[in-house]
Amino acid sequence: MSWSADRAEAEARMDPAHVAYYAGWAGDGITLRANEEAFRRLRLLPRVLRGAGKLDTGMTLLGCPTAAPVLVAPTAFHRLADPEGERATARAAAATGTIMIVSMASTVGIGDVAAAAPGATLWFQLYIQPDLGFTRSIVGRAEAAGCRALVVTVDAPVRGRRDDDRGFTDLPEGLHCENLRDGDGVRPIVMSPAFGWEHLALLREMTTMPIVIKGVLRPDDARLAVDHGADGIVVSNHGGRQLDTVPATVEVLPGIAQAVGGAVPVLLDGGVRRGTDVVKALALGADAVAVGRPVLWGLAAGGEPGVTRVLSTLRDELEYALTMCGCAGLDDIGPDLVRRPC
Ligand SMILES: Cc1cc2nc3c(=O)[nH]c(=O)nc-3n(C[C@H](O)[C@H](O)[C@H](O)COP(=O)(O)O)c2cc1C
Ligand SMILES: CCCCCCC(=O)C(=O)O
Repeated sequence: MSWSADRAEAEARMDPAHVAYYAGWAGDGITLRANEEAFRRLRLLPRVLRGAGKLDTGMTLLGCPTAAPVLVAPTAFHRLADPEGERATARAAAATGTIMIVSMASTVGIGDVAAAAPGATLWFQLYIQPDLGFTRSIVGRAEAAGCRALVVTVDAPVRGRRDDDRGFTDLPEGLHCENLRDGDGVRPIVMSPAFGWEHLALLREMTTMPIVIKGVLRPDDARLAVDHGADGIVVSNHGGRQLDTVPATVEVLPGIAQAVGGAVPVLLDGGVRRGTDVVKALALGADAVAVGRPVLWGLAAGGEPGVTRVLSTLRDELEYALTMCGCAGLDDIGPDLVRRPC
């Protein structure tokens, strides 16, 4: 089943407002479409007769082994798709040896996600909250749950304007952002434009987890992130959900990878749908990629087995594409494998 068949199945099963939220985009959806289109425009140039044997797609990222350079991107509210929500996604991630970045806006608390999937490698995504004491307590819960990295999303100084998300405002009865629990209540997530690079030092002091900055689109910002002590970068435009008309992530990737110069791992998300997209991103400088919507559609269409299928298929497709390109492993991927459009 392809991700588009999963989406069709999700549309048949889910509340239309929730489908629209998952699918949603900022503005006119120019960036949303650009992410996928930019991958489609790139062409692979396979090498032949390379004498390659069985290949291994495994690697280590920030000390975490992963079966393939494909992570689960942080996405909110998995219980809109399946009653088990993030528990199901985490079990599928564990079964496929995939790192899952759990959203701060998960509908299962990070401790319960970890308990439900003991073998999973979890990273935790954070929106810094203006109440820094509360931020510290959220980070503390992630650390206590055994999360291995903190992914700080920086492309949301305010929530994206999503004209088309058809009225989705509140979670249905019984669903909450469980990581925002505070005493008897649940606090709202606050987006704020007030944060600066200096907040990285404050986070560093809150945790021993490596800190990854998600939402970088410019080489100079990537360099600033490294200079301020980031341990990794995610080149991301939030799947076209924040500022419309920003470029496709794979277009800005080479410049960012060059600016970072191997100092820290560079990840990319946005529009990754096939194993060939993974090869293209790695050829243009990414160490790994993350996938957002396909995981949500797989979860809605088939629960935990649906997510397992999405993640295994991506890995199979990656192996296939690498073999077809004459690569013996990930280290064989270089810029020569991709022809960019004129
Ligand atoms: C429904 C949905 C919810 C998301 N929630 C979050 C979130 O809570 N935190 C975050 O940093 N990014 C969030 N994102 C953005 C993803 O992490 C990722 O950047 C994006 O989905 C990648 O694009 P793709 O969907 O084309 O793979 C969300 C994306 C979607 C589609
Ligand atoms: C008001 C809560 C929003 C949670 C963040 C989810 C998100 O990042 C998204 O793109 O949607």
